[in-house]
Amino acid sequence: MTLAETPKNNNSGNPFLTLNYEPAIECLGDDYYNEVAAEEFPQHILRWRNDVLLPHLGLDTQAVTDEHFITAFGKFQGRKPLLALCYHGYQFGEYNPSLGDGRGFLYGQVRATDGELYDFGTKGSGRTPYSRGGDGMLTLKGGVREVLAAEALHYLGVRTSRCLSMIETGLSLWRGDEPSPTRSSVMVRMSSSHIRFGTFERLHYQKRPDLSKKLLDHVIEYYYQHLVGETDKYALFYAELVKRVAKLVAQWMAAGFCHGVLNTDNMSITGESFDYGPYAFIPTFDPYFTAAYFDYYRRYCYGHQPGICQLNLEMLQEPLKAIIDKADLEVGLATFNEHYYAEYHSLMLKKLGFEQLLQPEADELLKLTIQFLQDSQVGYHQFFYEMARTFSPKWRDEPASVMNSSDIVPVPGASPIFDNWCILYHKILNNFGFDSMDVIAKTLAAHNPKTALLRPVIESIWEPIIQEDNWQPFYELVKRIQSST
Ligand SMILES: Nc1ncnc2c1ncn2[C@@H]1O[C@H](COP(=O)(O)OP(=O)(O)OP(=O)(O)O)[C@@H](O)[C@H]1O
Ligand SMILES: [Mg+2]
Repeated sequence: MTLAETPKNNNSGNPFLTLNYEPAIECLGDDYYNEVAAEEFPQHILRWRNDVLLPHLGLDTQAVTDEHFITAFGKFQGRKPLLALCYHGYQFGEYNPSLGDGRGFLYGQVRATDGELYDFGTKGSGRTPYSRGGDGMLTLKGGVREVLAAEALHYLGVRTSRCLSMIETGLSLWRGDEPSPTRSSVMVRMSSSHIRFGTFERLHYQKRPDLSKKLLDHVIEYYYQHLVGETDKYALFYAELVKRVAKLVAQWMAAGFCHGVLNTDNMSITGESFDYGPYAFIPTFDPYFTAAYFDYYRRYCYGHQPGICQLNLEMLQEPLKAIIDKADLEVGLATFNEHYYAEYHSLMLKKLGFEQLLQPEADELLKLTIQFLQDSQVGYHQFFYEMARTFSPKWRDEPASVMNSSDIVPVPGASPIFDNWCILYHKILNNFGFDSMDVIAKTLAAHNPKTALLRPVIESIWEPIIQEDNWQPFYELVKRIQSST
């Protein structure tokens, strides 16, 4: 059998098995993965199918049945090989050489209608050689939380992986951070790639620069295609990765998102966001807000995210030094702040209603906004949503009319910071013609949805699931997120 062949069986009518699979990673050879088998689960209940993604795969939603999802992504019938990918990583600053896909595998790689190659990767599909003491499983709540995070981030404009399916698998799991026994699930994630910073770190640890170079050539060929053929493609790759990661972290910050576990095994080589474990959206603007209960020193708190991503990029220089000049790596990394601030400014200005704003007003408005949000501890998402909800051209009349129909902000005179913010916002509005007010209203509405995926919201849909197996609130929440309302 050649590498690319998939055994034929009676599932050939399943649309998921007739997609354009490309054995890109598989062709790299088994220095990068182990072939594994999927767990056979006692039960398969399809809890989530991401129909929105199917057209991107060239599939007709109507033609894909729940059973197709279950046989492909719950029973894993008809596709081989399933590959547990190898990687190491810095976890909370400590190097861990015992990682790798411990509860997942690469199911396949598919060319989508946009011409890009996507990975289907599992989570909770059973033990692998990298499971260490773990059971290889994903809790149902973990699956629900990851589905929600990915959708919420996508619709907030963050470059993220998405979940294609989530199937309840009928096992009882024991976890220290969930009331146990707790229910199990298996998820299939569609991502731009599951190659992580830690994939290179492992090859460096194993003193295999030859394998690192082969992998980097692969990464450039598939995910940085425009650099193929450039004489300095390696330096250009790193500079672009820095830019992509800087933009990603700016997107998280503007979205008010705290990833929670920014270990280097959770950093994608394509600059895409993924792995939504103990994440949280910030309730209020607090740089020290920490999502993971086990992050005792607040290493990965909300405000540290840009610095941590920059540090992770710097640590990636170690394995890349065998291929890329140190001077080029340094030049690349030096651009991080510039890219980060450009993206963060642009996104925050959009949240404030402006596609573009001249200096010095732009910087001043941003500074005052953050000062007010931090000082007042008004809800981060609520503040911007209230701006969108209550916006009126009458805000041009006088500073006191800005946000005056919202009861979440201080009354005039109660907060000097807010009063200054209103004076500035009023002045900026008056720099625009009356015709622009409609554009500002639309910009506010487009960037500040009502539904924010705060922890109490997740708990409110989880409660009916565990109390009465009622999934309706979960489906309604996803629908609200997907329609940005
Ligand atoms: N229940 C488990 N059983 C076996 N291995 C596990 C389990 N939970 C986590 N791991 C492994 O521990 C390491 C860190 O886990 P982490 O939560 O970051 O990744 P993950 O969520 O399992 O996968 P991904 O990064 O693809 O989302 C990974 O090597 C992962 O495979
Ligand atoms: Mg992970």
